[in-house]
Amino acid sequence: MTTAPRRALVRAPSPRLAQGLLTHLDRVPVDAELAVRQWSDYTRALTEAGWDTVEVPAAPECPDGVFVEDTVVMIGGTAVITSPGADERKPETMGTSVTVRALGYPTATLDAGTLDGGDVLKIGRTVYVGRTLRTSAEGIASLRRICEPLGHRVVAVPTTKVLHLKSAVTALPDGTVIGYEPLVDDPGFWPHFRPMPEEGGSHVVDLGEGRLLMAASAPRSAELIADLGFTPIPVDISEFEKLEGCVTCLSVRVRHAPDGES
Ligand SMILES: NC(=O)NCCC[C@H](N)C(=O)O
Repeated sequence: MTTAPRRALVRAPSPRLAQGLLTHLDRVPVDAELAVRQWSDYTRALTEAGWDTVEVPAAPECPDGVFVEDTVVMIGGTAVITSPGADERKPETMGTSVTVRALGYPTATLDAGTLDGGDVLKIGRTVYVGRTLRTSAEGIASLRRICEPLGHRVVAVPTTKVLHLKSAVTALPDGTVIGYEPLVDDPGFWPHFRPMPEEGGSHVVDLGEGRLLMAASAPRSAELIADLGFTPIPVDISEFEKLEGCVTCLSVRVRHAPDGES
């Protein structure tokens, strides 16, 4: 029995980060050197929590390349290479595809439509997908055709107030969905929804054993998370937040052995 790996795909920030796409935020100055330091701190938090980081080849020509989450969705031991909704970001999937294949993962691609990985929230074997400016109905239907034979159910979630579904909500290890209500289209959609006091408190990365990586910009949310019996691990990602990024965007956790591996 192959033990499940604890690997996290990451990609170094481009020196052109400040030119990244913006949809809901006004552009403000970005400190590229601070961004590199923050990214190093972020990846160190992953490794200190027992995750082996695997670097996707750098893409200096892609300002948003650091947001590697958008290029692939892991469905068990299959890597679904996305079709980013923004044309400028489509070249980013090449390096991710090479990396996951080199790790031995079978890959699948969407046969229609567009989809960003930031729109995909997995809770158990349910795959919630934001229907957003970046993820089309055809992309959702295409992902559904991939997921259902793999035993996963795809549920579409219309999302209009933020860039991606996981810009609005993410899930705690116990299945509770957390989000900053003013930016959640329909909090009542989620059976177990807990409102967070800050926008930056809507996003956690489950590092295992109750440890949750989250943005340092949400201290009151971190207190609430700790009061629920989890261990918040705050990291400062201010330069990435300026580009509508959050803690989930900067990595892809690979938690299952490749499908087909004995
Ligand atoms: N998964 C994510 O939320 N990714 C953030 C992407 C931000 C980037 N500036 C973009 O607009 O595509």
